Amino acid sequence: MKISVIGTGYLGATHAAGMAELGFDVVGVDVDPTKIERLSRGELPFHEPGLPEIIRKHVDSGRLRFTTDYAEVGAWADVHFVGVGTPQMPGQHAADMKYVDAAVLSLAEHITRDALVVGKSTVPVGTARRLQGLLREKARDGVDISLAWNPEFLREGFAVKDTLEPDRLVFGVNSPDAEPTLRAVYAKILATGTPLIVTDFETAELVKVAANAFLATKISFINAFSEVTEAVGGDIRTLADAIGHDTRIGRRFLNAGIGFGGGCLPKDIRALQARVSELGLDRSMRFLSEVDEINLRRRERAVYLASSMLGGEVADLRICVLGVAFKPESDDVRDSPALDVAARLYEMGAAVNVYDPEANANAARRFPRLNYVGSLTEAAADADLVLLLTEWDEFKALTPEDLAPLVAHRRLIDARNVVDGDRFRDAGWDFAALGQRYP
Ligand SMILES: NC(=O)C1=CN([C@@H]2O[C@H](COP(=O)(O)OP(=O)(O)OC[C@H]3O[C@@H](n4cnc5c(N)ncnc54)[C@H](O)[C@@H]3O)[C@@H](O)[C@H]2O)C=CC1
Ligand SMILES: O=C(O)[C@H]1O[C@H](OP(=O)(O)OP(=O)(O)OC[C@H]2O[C@@H](n3ccc(=O)[nH]c3=O)[C@H](O)[C@@H]2O)[C@H](O)[C@@H](O)[C@@H]1O
Repeated sequence: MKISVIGTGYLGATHAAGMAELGFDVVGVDVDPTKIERLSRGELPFHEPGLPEIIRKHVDSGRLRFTTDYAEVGAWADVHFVGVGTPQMPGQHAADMKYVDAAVLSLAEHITRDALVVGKSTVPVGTARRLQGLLREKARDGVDISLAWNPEFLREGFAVKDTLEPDRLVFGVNSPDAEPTLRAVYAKILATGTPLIVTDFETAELVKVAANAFLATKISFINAFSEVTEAVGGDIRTLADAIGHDTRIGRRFLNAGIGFGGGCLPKDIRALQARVSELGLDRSMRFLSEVDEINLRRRERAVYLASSMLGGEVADLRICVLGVAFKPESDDVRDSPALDVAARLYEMGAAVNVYDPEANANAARRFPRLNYVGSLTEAAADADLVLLLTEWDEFKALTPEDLAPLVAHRRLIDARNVVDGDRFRDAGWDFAALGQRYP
């Protein structure tokens, strides 16, 4: 079976490599020629542990190719996965569907043999049914194009593992040939006992956004309790551990801090609210606006703590920011809480030194005015305050002894609850963490 993957970003590049790893001949397609050139040389244009090795291996073996040419794959592939972006529309909550629509229209125009198009992008419910109509209308005469929806649940930083060993597979189908074709594509993964849910289009689309909405809610749930422990005292980490022991609740995704960001959770909960609103069901997802607000208040709290620690005025003071990626093991700064906090402190007049092991370049493109440096040592030099914003291992391991010789003043805010605060306090540091009372 020959497979194309349309869109070679975080999702598409990983999926294309994963399909090659499963033994298929794969072509990745993108409208961005620079990305395609780099991928064709076996280079990955973003940071994802383990992925460069697989891409290089399969580019070298010839099993994985990349192109900007839809005509080439339209005449060649049996299955076309669509993994282009669905970002938030500027100034609105709704998802921008123009990339998905353009990709599907290009496929309709260029597919010259019977094929299955499989949507993987995260989309508003109702999209698959709409696209199926579009494909039927626009397909070339005599060419049969079916559609299926197969949402993706991979996490950045674990993308390879999540692709090859997913927790579950979901197939949204409404034509007889789609399920057997998808079963053949995923045969090796299904053979390991991976749960498979075969369902209709709408359920498949909703499973994806429901999963992300649940994860976002779980994070905002613990962060709402952070607001309480910050006021009355108590330890948010112990609280999370204690409720997490209840297997009905579970400890994962209860890490309190500056909240969730990235290219998915924030825009997905907003797009879901926009979609149910369109359907006249505003009330059913109204709680997600509270989830969003709790999340955004965490950033304000981090800025407030920084300002309080510096005596109410940050102007001209030197702040060391450790981490700007939206989470560790990623160079992604889309809707990054860390970059947002760093940028706000800059806007308030602080001199902000930033060090992230992988995300400096992406952050500099989005917010060029911060002072990006290549090491923790440079970032912390003469700092009046250190802010730990993304929990890279390098930062989690920090001790007062590491930092004290570098900084001008011993002040640390742990916005991810990852260091031992008592150790810093005992060493004479002014220390604050999100979810803990300060001072
Ligand atoms: N990043 C992630 O971890 C995950 C993302 N998703 C979903 O997957 C989708 C893609 O997300 P990312 O990969 O993060 O986005 P991305 O922005 O990294 O990649 C999208 C790619 O699509 C390309 N593209 C745009 N229009 C195109 C067209 N007409 N034809 C061919 N290529 C085109 C862009 O040039 C870009 O390379 C989104 O719907 C997202 O919600 C789902 C699960 C995980
Ligand atoms: O739809 C998507 O694109 C993906 O979105 C998330 O994956 P991802 O955005 O890569 O990252 P997560 O690990 O979910 O983290 C999201 C954000 O939540 C934050 N987070 C996570 C966990 C936690 O306990 N606390 C917390 O603040 C992280 O720092 C990060 O900013 C989901 O976990 C994936 O299943 C999904 O496929």
